[in-house]
Amino acid sequence: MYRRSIKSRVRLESCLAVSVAALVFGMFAISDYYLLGSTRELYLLLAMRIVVMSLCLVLAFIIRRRGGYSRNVWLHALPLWIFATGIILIVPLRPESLSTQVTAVVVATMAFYLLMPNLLTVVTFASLYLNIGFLVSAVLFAEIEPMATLRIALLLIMANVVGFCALLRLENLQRKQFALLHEERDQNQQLHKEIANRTSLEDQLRILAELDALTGLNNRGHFMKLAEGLFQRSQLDKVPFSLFMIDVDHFKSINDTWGHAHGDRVLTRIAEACASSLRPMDVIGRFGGEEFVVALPNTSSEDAQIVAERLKKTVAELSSEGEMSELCLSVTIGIAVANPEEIDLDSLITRADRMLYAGKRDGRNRVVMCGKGMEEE
Ligand SMILES: Nc1nc2c(ncn2[C@@H]2O[C@H](COP(=O)(O)OP(=O)(O)OP(=O)(O)O)[C@@H](O)[C@H]2O)c(=O)[nH]1
Repeated sequence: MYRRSIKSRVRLESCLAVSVAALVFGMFAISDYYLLGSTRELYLLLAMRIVVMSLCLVLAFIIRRRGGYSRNVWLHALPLWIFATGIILIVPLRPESLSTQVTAVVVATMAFYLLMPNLLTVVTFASLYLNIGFLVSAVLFAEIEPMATLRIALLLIMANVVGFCALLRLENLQRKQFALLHEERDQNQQLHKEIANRTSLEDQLRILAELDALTGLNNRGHFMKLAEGLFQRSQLDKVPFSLFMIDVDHFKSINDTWGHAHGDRVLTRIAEACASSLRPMDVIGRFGGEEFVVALPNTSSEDAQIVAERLKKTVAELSSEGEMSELCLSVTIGIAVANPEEIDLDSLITRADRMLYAGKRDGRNRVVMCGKGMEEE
């Protein structure tokens, strides 16, 4: 994963390193000229430098294009071996400038290790080839003494050890950094998932706490909270406020005849029908059993009467629906309208409840009201 993540960076860095090294290698032709003059060796060196430069520049171009180094490692190794061969070939052509060449080999070794990113094995082999090849070439063509050979060998070993350790350390650090970053990203994703889970859980809990599981209407507790707010606001603004208590008539016989499951469906359908025929500002809740409650802000007794009649008619019309065509559905509705001095929602509910039971007593399927200017029955 780490190798994949740095693929494009490695391509660019390798391409740059090889191009710059090729140019520097070519520029040494100037010092060749000053050292050798117009000799056969100079032309041989020049030809060798041009070949090395051209090959390396072409390879740099290919690396940039398709140097995915997990599949084409050889592509990254090749320029190093070409450079190494070029440097080794200088010895027989310029044996008298060996000390400069030793420095060049040390610098090239360090450059191999430090400028070719994340290719420790490739670099190590290329570097060993350069160093051993150079040493053999120096012994064969520069005729150096055994002591000098040993000194050069030690110097090259040192350069290799330092380069190798530096690159190993760098690679390890980069890998560790990548692993940490990855771990952090994983943890962040986990955290996001956890937050999403909790939010949805909170939503579910809120729904469970506020809504009635069967009908989806506000449950009693949540209805009281909402209605209390609307009631207080209406009293403050001195606008009328009405409240309905709605009870399904003879619901027990529906349960007894058709079963509880069917009874549940009837209740749900009645709840839907009532909720959809109210204004958005009205609040409806299931008060318990087959009893519903509605808070109607900014609704006078005349308007409340009209709305209640409409609800009663809507429920009665449900009897014509396919599944409920066998039933004779009706509701009784008790209405209470708040007095201007009223401060308690509970007393309004009690009055609406009394009107509801008055309606039941008088034969059901009716709307009964009490409130401002009206006497309780
Ligand atoms: N299916 C179903 N039945 C319920 C539910 N809650 C309450 N009930 C039933 O509703 C019936 C209410 O019966 P009662 O209080 O006698 O009232 P009723 O039969 O509607 O008669 P009146 O209200 O006097 O017209 C009871 O049989 C309850 O078991 C519910 O969630 N689902």
